Amino acid sequence: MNKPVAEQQIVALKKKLDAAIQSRSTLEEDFSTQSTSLIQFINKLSLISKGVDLELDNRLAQLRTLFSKAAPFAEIEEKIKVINKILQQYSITNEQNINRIHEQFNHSGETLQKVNGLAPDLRRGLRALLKDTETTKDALIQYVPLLSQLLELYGNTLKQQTSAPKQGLLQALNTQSTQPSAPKVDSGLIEKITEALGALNLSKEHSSHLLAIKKKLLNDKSNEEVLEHFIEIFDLIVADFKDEQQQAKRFLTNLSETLTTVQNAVKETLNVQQSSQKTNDKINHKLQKQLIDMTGTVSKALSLDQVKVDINDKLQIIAGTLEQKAKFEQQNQQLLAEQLQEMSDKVSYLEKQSKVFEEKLAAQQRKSMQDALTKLANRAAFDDYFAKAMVRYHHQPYELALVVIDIDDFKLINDTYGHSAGDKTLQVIANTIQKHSSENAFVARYGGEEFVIVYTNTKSSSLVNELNLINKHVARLPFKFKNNKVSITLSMGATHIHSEDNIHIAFERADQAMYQAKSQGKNQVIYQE
Ligand SMILES: Nc1nc2c(ncn2[C@@H]2O[C@H](COP(=O)(O)OP(=O)(O)OP(=O)(O)O)[C@@H](O)[C@H]2O)c(=O)[nH]1
Repeated sequence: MNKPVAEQQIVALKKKLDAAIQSRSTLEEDFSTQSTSLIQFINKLSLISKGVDLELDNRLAQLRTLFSKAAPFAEIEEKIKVINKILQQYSITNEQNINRIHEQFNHSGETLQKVNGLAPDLRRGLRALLKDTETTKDALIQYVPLLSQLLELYGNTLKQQTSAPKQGLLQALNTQSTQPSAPKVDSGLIEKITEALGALNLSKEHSSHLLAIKKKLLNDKSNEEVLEHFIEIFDLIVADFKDEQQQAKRFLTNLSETLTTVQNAVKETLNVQQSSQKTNDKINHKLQKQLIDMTGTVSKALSLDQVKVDINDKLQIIAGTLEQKAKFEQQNQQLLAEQLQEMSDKVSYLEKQSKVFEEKLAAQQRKSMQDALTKLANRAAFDDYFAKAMVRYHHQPYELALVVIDIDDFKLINDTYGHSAGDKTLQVIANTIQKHSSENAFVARYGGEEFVIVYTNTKSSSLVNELNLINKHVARLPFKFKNNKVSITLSMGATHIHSEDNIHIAFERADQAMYQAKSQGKNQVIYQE
């Protein structure tokens, strides 16, 4: 009568044990999925931070390796701690750089403050600007070196004006109340500054504002107006700078928070695992003892009936212990599952953020390789492209050619019809060169009114034909300024790369050929062997 009960209980217990084993293995699978997504996340993180800090790159690579070979949690935790420290260190360095830039900014502002005869509203505006920037001490952004260059240029010009008080900006400011017609601001300075502004990579919103100020700068010629526009530009750059640093700061804070969460979760998992191991050991020990007890009961029993009764009692106890074990396993699993969920939520949130940041960086990268006015590749993009083409050439020679192009008498366009007309002309010419260059030609604006083209796999005869054709297309462009039809031409110098060339020698030869075209009457192509 007792035997079937005992058998039933053993079957039921076995089922419970199987269920516990099954859910444990599901949990392990979940854990492995989470680890994979964590590795992917760390991969992305590595891509984003690549190049920012060599040590951070290395540490993230080590963390990736640890995850991929399922290293013990304690080791991973140790690595995360180190990465966290580097991130903290990185924010400190960042802050130091910002302080330096701010010092330069304030120095330039103070130099400007020393100028005699500044109009009271300008002085007020300048004071407010300096007060505003004095307190800012946050992250570094790409265009900061440009900003510092711009400020330096402005500071130098002011100094120069102080030592030559007979002309220019300062004289105009000092004498503006007594002189009915103030002398005009040095247009070369404005041109230089507007050119430098073209290289600034501001956000979309600030770029259109900057464009509007640039236009005003070129039209308004009074010293007071020009100075006001400079201050407006400073304001704009500072505003953009603040937006950018806020974004970078938010990202770094989130990154640091997520790493701390992951670090804590790993630590807690480690603790839970250790303590659950202890509890499990205890229960197993208890079970073992109960089983030994049961064996002892059988050997000591005097009759079969007594054996049945005793075994039934012991089985009840073992069933209780197993139930306790199953319950414990269940709680343990739930805790782990919750932790994993928390970790995965944080990671996916940060993943989304990284994506936004990654796209932003890619957009900035694209922008930093593009000329803002003509939308052609810029000088940096050309340097990069040509250097790579030269490396390929020296590895295995091919028909690699370089062309330097300069617009003829461009200064005349600027001087006669204004800088805005000059800008428009540059855009149309750039567009025409690009449109009529063959597919294997890489066209870039080298700077000012100079362009360069790199040709791959084009022989000299077809190269010269194509360049002559481009020049014809440009000469036929129907430019009309102030009701005057104007024809614009190009001078071009072209050459193929030789085995003994380096970048500078090759460029020099093409440039010399271009100058020869200029000296031989302009509007022509000179090919130099
Ligand atoms: N509008 C405008 N002008 C620019 C820009 N960059 C350079 N320039 C002007 O291009 C002109 C170049 O003049 P120069 O180098 O004297 O040469 P040029 O008048 O073309 O004479 P040649 O080269 O001898 O044919 C200068 O007036 C510069 O200010 C720009 O981005 N926009």
